[in-house]
Amino acid sequence: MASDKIKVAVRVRPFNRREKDLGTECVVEMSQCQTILQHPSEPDKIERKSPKSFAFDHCFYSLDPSLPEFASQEKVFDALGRDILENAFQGYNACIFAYGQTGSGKSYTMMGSQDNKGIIPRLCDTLFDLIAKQQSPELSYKVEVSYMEIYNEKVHDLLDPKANKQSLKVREHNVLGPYVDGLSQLAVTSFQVSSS
Ligand SMILES: Nc1ncnc2c1ncn2[C@@H]1O[C@H](COP(=O)(O)OP(=O)(O)OP(=O)(O)O)[C@@H](O)[C@H]1O
Repeated sequence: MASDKIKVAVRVRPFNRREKDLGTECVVEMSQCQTILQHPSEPDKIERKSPKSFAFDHCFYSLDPSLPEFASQEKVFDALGRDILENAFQGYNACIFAYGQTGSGKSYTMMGSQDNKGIIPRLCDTLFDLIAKQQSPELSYKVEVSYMEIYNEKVHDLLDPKANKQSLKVREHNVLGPYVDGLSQLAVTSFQVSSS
């Protein structure tokens, strides 16, 4: 597949308390689209083994907000989220997923926190902003949302509290491909949480 169809980004998160307490050394350097991994220094050796360099579409260095190269949630969204929406508005299917070991920052990057929103809330905000700005009388929009969890090989519908304990089956449609049978798909008109 052509590389302009798939973009791969890598992000470095700040050290957590435990890593700081252990005096952990940062062995990752980033320079534009290159991620350079140094071998950890060894006290009894003067020379380090040579570093390894890897190329990605984006390298986000979020170790320390005081550094000029610090990649904020906004910077990550501008680099990844805006293109996804643009492609979706042109009628293409789009997908974004986070991959990494536990505690590496997947949820932080995708969801973030109330005062430091990640990609998903920013995508939703921008999606409805773009719809509101569309002026063509020939266009109408319908937004639907599903939300599921796959845990221990079991699929749960997170928008149907009654189905909480019951797991859903993954089936294959001969034209549309794999789908989750019975997953709720709700029509939404805004990103605001309803007060009722
Ligand atoms: N870029 C970041 N800036 C600040 N804090 C971060 C960043 N990335 C991760 N963290 C913090 O690191 C911790 C672990 O991150 P997170 O929960 O997102 O990891 P995860 O990959 O989703 O883990 P798991 O797979 O266990 O769910 C959290 O306390 C989170 O707030």
